[in-house]
Amino acid sequence: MAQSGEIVFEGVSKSFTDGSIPAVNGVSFRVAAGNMVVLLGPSGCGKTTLLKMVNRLYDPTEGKIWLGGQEIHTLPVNELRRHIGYVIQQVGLFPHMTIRKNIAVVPRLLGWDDQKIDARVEELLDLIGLPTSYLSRFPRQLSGGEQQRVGLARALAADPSILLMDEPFAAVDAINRERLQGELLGLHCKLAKTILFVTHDVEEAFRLADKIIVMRAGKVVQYGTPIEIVTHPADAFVEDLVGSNNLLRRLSLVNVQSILKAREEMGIPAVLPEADAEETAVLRPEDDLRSALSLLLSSGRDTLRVENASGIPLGEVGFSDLRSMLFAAPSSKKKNCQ
Ligand SMILES: Nc1ncnc2c1ncn2[C@@H]1O[C@H](COP(=O)(O)OP(=O)(O)OP(=O)(O)O)[C@@H](O)[C@H]1O
Repeated sequence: MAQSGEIVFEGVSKSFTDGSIPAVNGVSFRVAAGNMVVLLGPSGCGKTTLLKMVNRLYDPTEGKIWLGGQEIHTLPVNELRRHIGYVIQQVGLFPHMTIRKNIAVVPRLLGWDDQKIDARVEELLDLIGLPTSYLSRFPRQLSGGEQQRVGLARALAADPSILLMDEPFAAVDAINRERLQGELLGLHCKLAKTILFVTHDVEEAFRLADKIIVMRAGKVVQYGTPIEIVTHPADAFVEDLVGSNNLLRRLSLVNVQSILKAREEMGIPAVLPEADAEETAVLRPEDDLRSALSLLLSSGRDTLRVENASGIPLGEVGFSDLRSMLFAAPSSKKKNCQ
């Protein structure tokens, strides 16, 4: 199988019983290699069914799925799954195995030698930020969040090009969930895997996603970047789901100055772009972020210069700042990958 992590769905449907309305209904989309795409939608809309067709836990009733340019049914299922990590809400660690053995399950199945397995397990433990003393523990001796990290390490063990994550943080408390989301963003920056992530938590979707697939009753109703979905919801259902009105209201409560101030407080030096006499799209510190968003969209630029009334440049503000203000996105978000 090609190593590229591109995922393509073409006219894919899945019915569980003859004649019933398909759980996934005529879905087509493409996920570029290295993107984190979140499937968002209400309970029962088909997110998990869609995900499980990627690693062939379910087979489509109609349509085709390609991974890295190869149609998935042209591969033996074990070979296919070797390139796909799978993380689920229930974690699924083997309770009678130590953490070392749990992480090593797939490399062992692949017949790696002990030395290579040990090196990989320790590398992964470091990656997920747990001490090596945990290797001899059993899953019950770890917190829910720690178990979820080990589940992620296990999914990454054979270096798959694609990760499928089905509500992995849903059973974790709010504080740990936010921490895990931040860690996942950091890992995504570092490893550049293609990730399909299922959630029905809108805030989680907006924090994590490069792009969001909004599903309803088995169909894709919108596929776009978070900012596109908030600003141009495809219909009233999407608008309600993501609370577009509410978000715009939130944007109108914050001004450009507060972004510059927050940066200053974090010790981030201001970028002072050269003044450009031709440029008419310029922000003022007192502009609210709703107006800033309109100006960014109409100017077709990712960032705009901020000037005070005397024309003195104060810095730059862009889409990523608006997004951070809206969703308090962890600073390791992909856009900020160093
Ligand atoms: N194995 C199955 N047999 C029969 N019907 C199923 C099966 N799995 C899912 N379904 C049905 O398919 C539809 C989609 O289910 P799916 O689990 O994909 O939804 P979901 O969006 O992931 O929901 P949730 O957010 O609640 O997990 C539902 O109506 C469900 O009852």
